[in-house]
Amino acid sequence: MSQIFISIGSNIEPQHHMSLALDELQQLFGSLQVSSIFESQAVGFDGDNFLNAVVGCQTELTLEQTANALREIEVRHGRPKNAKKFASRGLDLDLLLFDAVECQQPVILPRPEIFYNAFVLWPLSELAPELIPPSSQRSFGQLWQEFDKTKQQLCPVSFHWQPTRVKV
Ligand SMILES: Nc1ncnc2c1ncn2[C@@H]1O[C@H](COP(=O)(O)OP(=O)(O)OP(=O)(O)O)[C@@H](O)[C@H]1O
Ligand SMILES: Nc1nc2c(c(=O)[nH]1)N=C(CO)CN2
Repeated sequence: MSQIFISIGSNIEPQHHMSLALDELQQLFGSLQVSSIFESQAVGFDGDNFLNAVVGCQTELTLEQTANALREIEVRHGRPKNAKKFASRGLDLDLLLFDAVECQQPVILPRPEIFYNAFVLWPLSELAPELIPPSSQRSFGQLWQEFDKTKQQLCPVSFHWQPTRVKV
């Protein structure tokens, strides 16, 4: 089993897309650890506010299978394969960590955005404050404590997502 963390972002009908993403991820991975949901201004372009969160879960899938499955969920929810980086999106799913794997292919791990986007680091530090990412001396809790919080304002929002009950 591998421990993975995924970031979820949306700024088009974000409540709807966050719920859909959580449903899809639960179907794919089973039990999920879900962070608080945060609202913030779009970073890097002029667009509507985003909702962001991070999910932690375990999987038997390989890294390649996991990356492909996340991509398929994005595409199913309106993300064209050739979407521009700084543009509004219904759903953005990014693999942040796959155990302690460090690689450039098939995706870049750990995802560099972890270290400079508050909307990724804050929720990740909630889920895994003690975890030290590969090639780092600091845990996510320490990294968040030391983060310059004046650059980006984040607001936790109340959001109700009910995990579907799985029949046993
Ligand atoms: N850790 C990762 N998770 C998801 N996609 C990744 C990762 N590393 C590299 N990629 C590659 O990046 C491409 C998507 O671009 P990228 O995710 O960088 O931009 P984006 O999704 O438009 O913006 P964002 O920075 O919000 O994810 C995908 O084709 C994917 O193969
Ligand atoms: N607040 C916020 N801003 C963004 C986000 C995001 O998820 N949240 N994703 C982007 C695409 O890389 C660009 N800008």
